[in-house]
Amino acid sequence: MHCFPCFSTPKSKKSPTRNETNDNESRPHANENKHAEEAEQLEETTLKTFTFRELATATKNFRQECLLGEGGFGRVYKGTLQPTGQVVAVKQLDKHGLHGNKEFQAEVLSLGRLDHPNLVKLVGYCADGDQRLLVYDYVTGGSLQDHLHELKSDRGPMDWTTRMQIAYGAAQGLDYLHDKVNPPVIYRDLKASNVLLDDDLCPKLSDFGLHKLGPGTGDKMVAVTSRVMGTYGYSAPEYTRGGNLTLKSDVYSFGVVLLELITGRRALDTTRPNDEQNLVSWAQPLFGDPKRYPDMADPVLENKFSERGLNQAVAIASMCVQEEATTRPLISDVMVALSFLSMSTEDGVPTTVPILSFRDKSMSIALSRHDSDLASSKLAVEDEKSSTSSDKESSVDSMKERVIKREEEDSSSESDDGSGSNSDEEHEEDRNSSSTEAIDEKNQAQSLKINYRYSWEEVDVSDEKLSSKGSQKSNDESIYSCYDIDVDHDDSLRNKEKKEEENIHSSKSDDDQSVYFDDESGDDNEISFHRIKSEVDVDYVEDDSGTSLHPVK
Ligand SMILES: Nc1ncnc2c1ncn2[C@@H]1O[C@H](COP(=O)(O)OP(=O)(O)OP(=O)(O)O)[C@@H](O)[C@H]1O
Repeated sequence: MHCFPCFSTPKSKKSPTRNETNDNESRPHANENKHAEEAEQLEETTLKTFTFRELATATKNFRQECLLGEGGFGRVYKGTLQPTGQVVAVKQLDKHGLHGNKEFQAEVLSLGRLDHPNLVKLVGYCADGDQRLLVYDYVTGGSLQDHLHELKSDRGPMDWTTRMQIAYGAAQGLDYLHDKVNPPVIYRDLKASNVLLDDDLCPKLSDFGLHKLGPGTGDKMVAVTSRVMGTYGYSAPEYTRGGNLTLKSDVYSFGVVLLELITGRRALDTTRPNDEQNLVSWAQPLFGDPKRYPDMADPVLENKFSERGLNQAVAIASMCVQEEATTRPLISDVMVALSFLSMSTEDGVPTTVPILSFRDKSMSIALSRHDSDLASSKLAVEDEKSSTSSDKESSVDSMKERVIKREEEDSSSESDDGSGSNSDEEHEEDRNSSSTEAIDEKNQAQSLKINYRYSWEEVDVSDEKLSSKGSQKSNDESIYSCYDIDVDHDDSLRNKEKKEEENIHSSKSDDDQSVYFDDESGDDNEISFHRIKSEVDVDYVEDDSGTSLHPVK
């Protein structure tokens, strides 16, 4: 997981360039605050400025053989910068409707401070006369679109795990834009052709934040173009209908990309029969029928994936492409779920998604609902716990480490009151609306059983007593006694559940807890534990009466 604080770009030591000096000269004529901000950004940025001549040299005078392609913002050329030899992609923005020099520079500077391994890095820019060019790191492996839909003969199809890893990486990039920078950045145009892949198939999102630089947004406003309205097949319904754009519109587009990864189908494919042309419309009726999920999977995968992994991936995609924006999950939750699915293996070892890590509970509910094989997977998890196989143990341990890391990151970001306040507010709203509405509206008829599994370090209990109740795991420093607790929730009993959640959250800060149970003699006992890790499973039950706390046998 990659977390970068906003305004984290190291300060540049370079002197101001010619253009920057000109801007400074005009400063007395403009708003002082704005200029102070811009000056600060200039100091902070590591962006390079290029002359048009430098970029013409790099791209062999924008020769056809260097042309990588043409998108909604203009042509993109592959180039080699002199004298360093750095290979770059040079995007020559269409001149139509462009901003003036200063507005362009302000936008570019704010793009320049975005820095994440899953975003294509902006290296520099050129604002020379009426020329506007952006210079990016060159990403070597083509786009996800190429790998999924325009496969070259020398390349085999991507396997399931690779697909989930790409989805996870793309979610991390989007999470950075939504949740780690302030103010949050709405991508607007997430699609398979904008997910570039490096040689190791690590995804990098490109084209983010360009809408402010492109046609239709400058001084000479042009008619609303398909560019402004995103790309058909990927755009959220509320955006297509009324131009209403939020972070959740990006989540919708992400869901479409995830569906493409699962199914191998294009977001929009006019070569298919009418009712199959739009991927989301084709998939919607299938979401409710888990038995048909294997038919949704890309045939080139030849069923080489775990059923559990497929079910959960489809569950996530179906959540993301919901018509109602507020019921879509936060990308941070999507990212957490995918972090586990990206570790799933084809040999069927089940992936446990730790529900406790989600910020929005509706995600937990959706995953459990689509998990058709929970009972057997639970057994497998238990088997795995007692297994001596070091491979399996390290895989489970690594998953748990990621949960703990996630919890630590969450708590540290919560305590960091300096950044991300806007997005936090937005997420708070999202949480309130989506967790309550989604649960109330969609799950009224169904009761829930949520099993929170905690492992606790023994504090003052004899080994004898624990050995009959829990499993043991040793490390170099001490013997840990692991103990499982089930907390059953009935979702129809909202108050109880709320109370239970509060207890669980408070146990995060106060890790010492007493647990009451009946031993074999029927006597009440109290034991004290110190929490060392947590893991959660969710299950549905037809009839659940109340809340209980008892050790897992
Ligand atoms: N940093 C980069 N490294 C390598 N290739 C790139 C890079 N940026 C863009 N490209 C390639 O250049 C071509 C044009 O890209 P561009 O992003 O402008 O358009 P697009 O994604 O095809 O369409 P749209 O503008 O609608 O998003 C694509 O083939 C893309 O893969």
